Amino acid sequence: MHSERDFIRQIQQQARRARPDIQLGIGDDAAVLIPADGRHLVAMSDALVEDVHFRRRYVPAEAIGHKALAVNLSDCAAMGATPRFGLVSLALPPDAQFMAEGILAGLLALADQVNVALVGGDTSASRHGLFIDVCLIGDVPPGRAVRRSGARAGDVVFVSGSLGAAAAALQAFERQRPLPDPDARNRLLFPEPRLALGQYLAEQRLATAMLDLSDGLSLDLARLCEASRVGVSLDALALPIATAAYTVADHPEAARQLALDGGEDYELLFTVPPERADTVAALSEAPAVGGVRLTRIGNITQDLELKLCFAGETQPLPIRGYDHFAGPGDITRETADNGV
Ligand SMILES: Nc1ncnc2c1ncn2[C@@H]1O[C@H](COP(=O)(O)OP(=O)(O)O)[C@@H](O)[C@H]1O
Ligand SMILES: Cc1ncc(C[n+]2csc(CCOP(=O)(O)OP(=O)(O)O)c2C)c(N)n1
Ligand SMILES: [Mg+2]
Repeated sequence: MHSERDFIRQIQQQARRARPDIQLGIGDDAAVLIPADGRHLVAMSDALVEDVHFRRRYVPAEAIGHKALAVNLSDCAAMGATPRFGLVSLALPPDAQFMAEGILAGLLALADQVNVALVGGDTSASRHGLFIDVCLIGDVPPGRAVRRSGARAGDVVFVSGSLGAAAAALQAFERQRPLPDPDARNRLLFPEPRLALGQYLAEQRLATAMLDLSDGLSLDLARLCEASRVGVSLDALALPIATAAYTVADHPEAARQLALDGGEDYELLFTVPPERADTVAALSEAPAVGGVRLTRIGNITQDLELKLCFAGETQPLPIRGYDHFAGPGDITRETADNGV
């Protein structure tokens, strides 16, 4: 590849898909898209920034492209929506220009899997670090988007998959230690958005509130509770802690901390009315939800407290997830909290 123009032409060729919902794709000043009849649009964007979200030292180009789209698909899943169109903005420093093709390949491979069409974006030079932002547009039947604010006292809290594997892999990479297992590496570098689960819960009206776990269960659960104006009693012993978290942690309590605060799990956290909880529990690992495990991890309470329960003993839930504005030492601070 020789110039910005060559790269854009390459994107145009590789992303070209004949679809009835695209009147005009990449190549003009904007794309012209046709919304599906009777559905509402959902729109979101999420960026990955070098040395904040990834390091070039251990994250391959394909993973950067995959993850930039995956984190947006995860937000889309958390709304119960179907993703349709993506736009990607990429800023590359001179010594990373060779990665452009790999980033695009990783992004397009996932886009194909989930039937998302790449319809635009922007390409820029960068003086300081690699940056990628994806904007995703999807749709949902009117009134079916699942918000963070619908949890009610008595609802049962569920989480998909397992927690702490991505944080365990991050810790291993950062400390230049052997990786706990190849699965943990994939959980950090190639997260799999829980689209089938999110859409199923929305379609069947099973979830009263839902969000995806990016910043750590403790912080994201606190956000759900705040939006719903409720509290929660979280069962520490029920948490589906990934085996990788035990492998990298020095003791079981440190593994639990990776699961509670580590972040980047990209699992779905959702609440279910008590009378539907058995129905949801029975869906664990079912094809309808994409084969993902579903675990009950607590109950929504009327009071606004966030509690962590260990077999009868209760303490306030410490909120230690990821905050971008926690100061320049945030990653280091995470070092202190999570042992990264
Ligand atoms: N710079 C911004 N401009 C406009 N809206 C923003 C900005 N940053 C975040 N938001 C909005 O704030 C809400 C919460 O954002 P965030 O915590 O990043 O959500 P998530 O963890 O789901 O990605 C979202 O609705 C998001 O669109
Ligand atoms: C080099 C490096 N340091 C730290 C992390 C950990 N980390 C970075 S951002 C983040 C939180 C999730 O990202 P964010 O941009 O907050 O996603 P959003 O909440 O907007 O979906 C975590 C745990 C990492 N992946 N790589
Ligand atoms: Mg965040």
